[in-house]
Amino acid sequence: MKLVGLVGWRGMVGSVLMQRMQDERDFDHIEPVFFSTSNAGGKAPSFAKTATTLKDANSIDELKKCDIIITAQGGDYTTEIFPKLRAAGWDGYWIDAASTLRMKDDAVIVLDPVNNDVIKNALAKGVKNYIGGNCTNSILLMGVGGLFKEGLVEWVSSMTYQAASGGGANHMRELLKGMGVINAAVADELATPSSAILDIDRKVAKTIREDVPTEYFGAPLAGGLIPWIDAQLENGQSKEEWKGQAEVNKILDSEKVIPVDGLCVRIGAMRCHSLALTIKLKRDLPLADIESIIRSGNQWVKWVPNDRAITVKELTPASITGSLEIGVGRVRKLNQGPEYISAFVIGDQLLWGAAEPLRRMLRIILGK
Ligand SMILES: NC(=O)C1=CN([C@@H]2O[C@H](COP(=O)(O)OP(=O)(O)OC[C@H]3O[C@@H](n4cnc5c(N)ncnc54)[C@H](OP(=O)(O)O)[C@@H]3O)[C@@H](O)[C@H]2O)C=CC1
Ligand SMILES: N[C@@H](CC(=O)OP(=O)(O)O)C(=O)O
Repeated sequence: MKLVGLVGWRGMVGSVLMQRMQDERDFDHIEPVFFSTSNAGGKAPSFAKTATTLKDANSIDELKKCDIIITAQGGDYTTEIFPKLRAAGWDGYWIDAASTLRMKDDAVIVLDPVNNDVIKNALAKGVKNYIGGNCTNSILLMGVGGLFKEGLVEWVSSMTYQAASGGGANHMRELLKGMGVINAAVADELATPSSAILDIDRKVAKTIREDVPTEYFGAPLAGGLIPWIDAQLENGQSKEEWKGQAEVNKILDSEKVIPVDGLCVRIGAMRCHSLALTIKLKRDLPLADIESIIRSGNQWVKWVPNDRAITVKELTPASITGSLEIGVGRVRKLNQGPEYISAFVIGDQLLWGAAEPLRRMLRIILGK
């Protein structure tokens, strides 16, 4: 059995990955070795097949013993360890959640329900680095990948609504703390039905400005939104926005660049990212054909008819969170013309957006 090193397994993405690997019995097919950057020599987790100790995730000698390494430890770890490991002659497969290596020529961005052919070609050519995509882009392509596969997309405008989990565990906590602070500020008024709503609103606005914690997000998220995610680039895009076109086209291995752009916005959802898309199709197609092409993209597409009652029940974080389904709805023709359609895509960003493509890549390498 292949020796598979697991780094970053107890972090937020890593924990979701470990759960999925247990659910799908991936451990039946590997000999796992658990690593830690902080607790080498400590006990490996209870789901390890045999009672073992944690290896030092900074030890090139220990890492070198693995046939395959999966890491969700983060970009700093990849930046430091990966080059040293390769320089030491390690020729194993590196599967990574971090963005560090995504755009490198010797790396493939993995999302096999969408780019299985690209992955298979790369494996045949001996490529050894397989990197999970940015969560927003993976969800976009899991949702409307069928349209791309059919070569129907001229361009996409992608306006996002991204959950707190994209920042990490501390960001999720900060969102919840902020919600509590706001609620506490007007708890008495809320308990009094006759209290004036504009008085409540004034108090809430003051609380959001002055008391909601901002340590991690840098601005109050609870009761609001933040229209910027990740670093600022010179061209006015945020780095998250830049990733849209760069990664989507790399995942698809497009011959001609398909323009993908729009604004990325952080909202107060816990772990579901959503995207409001405007898609310019290359030709006018009946809505029924568009529906069947989107549905045929992959088995996880959850088609939601453009109907108010169904949409507000099925196309929401409350409905999608914790599941592998990718909701696709609000699909209709726009006033701009018959080739212009809207779509709202929503997915759990810790599953398809982070953990799931990694464990599926492991299975592809193992041929199981
Ligand atoms: N968050 C997201 O939505 C996405 C993240 N990614 C990538 O995945 C990487 C990891 O992200 P994320 O999982 O959010 O990072 P976390 O901060 O949750 O975990 C990273 C590491 O922090 C260490 N750690 C320190 N304290 C704790 C603690 N109390 N509980 C758990 N772990 C702790 C662990 O390393 P150790 O056991 O060695 O101490 C862990 O592996 C990111 O840097 C990014 O590159 C990719 C896609 C989406
Ligand atoms: N930047 C994403 C999460 C993430 O980790 O993205 P990436 O894997 O591209 O660094 C978000 O904040 O929602």
